[in-house]
Amino acid sequence: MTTLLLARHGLTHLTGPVLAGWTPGVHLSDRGREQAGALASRLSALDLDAIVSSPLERCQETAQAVAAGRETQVRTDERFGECRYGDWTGRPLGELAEDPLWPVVQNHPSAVTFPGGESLAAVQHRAVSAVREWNERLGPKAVYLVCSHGDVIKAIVADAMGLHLDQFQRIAADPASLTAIRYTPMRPFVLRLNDVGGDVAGLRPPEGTEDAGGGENPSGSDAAVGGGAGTT
Ligand SMILES: O=C(O)[C@H](O)COP(=O)(O)O
Repeated sequence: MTTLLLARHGLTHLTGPVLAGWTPGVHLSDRGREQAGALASRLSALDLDAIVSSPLERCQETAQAVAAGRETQVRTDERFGECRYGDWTGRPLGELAEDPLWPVVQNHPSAVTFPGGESLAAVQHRAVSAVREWNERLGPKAVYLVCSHGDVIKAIVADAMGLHLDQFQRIAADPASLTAIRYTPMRPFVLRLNDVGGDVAGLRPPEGTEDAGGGENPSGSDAAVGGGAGTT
């Protein structure tokens, strides 16, 4: 029963309005560093058998905040890296929402290959394969942290819940959120999902019109592609 803790990185100046993807040099913002520090404090009660991170700076910095003061070093696994969004990389979400591929990303993500990039099915396959391998390597008593990205975490959760990838937009993974999955031989248990701590303020309905959810969610029903900026 290996316990996997999935943390999404903290906020960056691009998180939400722009699809950063594998753009280099995207660091945590001041708020993102605060979120990473708060996540580290929340996790301080737990011994971690490994801390694994996507190679991208925003995840490495979040993982380093959790590793600070521990003997566990951050290990990098590219398979937890962000989806390669190809030509969509670096573009504003508001603009991407006009692209003919957007409704497919929303409604039939298993069919999506980003132009010049990766398919979401391939992202799920590499990330879930990595989880299985780390579970095997660390063993049934281990508790370990993986710091990754919105779509990657959502894809891992969908697998754990036995949901087809086409349902993965129903799952949320906010910046610096914690999701916990315990893998047993017969089934994974999703113990926590998108846990951002004790403050319930983020559960208030979004500001604005009844339906519109803002720039990253033009219709109010659309998922924030990549995971969005969250509410904290
Ligand atoms: O900017 C991105 O790549 C996506 O919007 C969100 O993914 P993230 O979890 O890396 O912020």
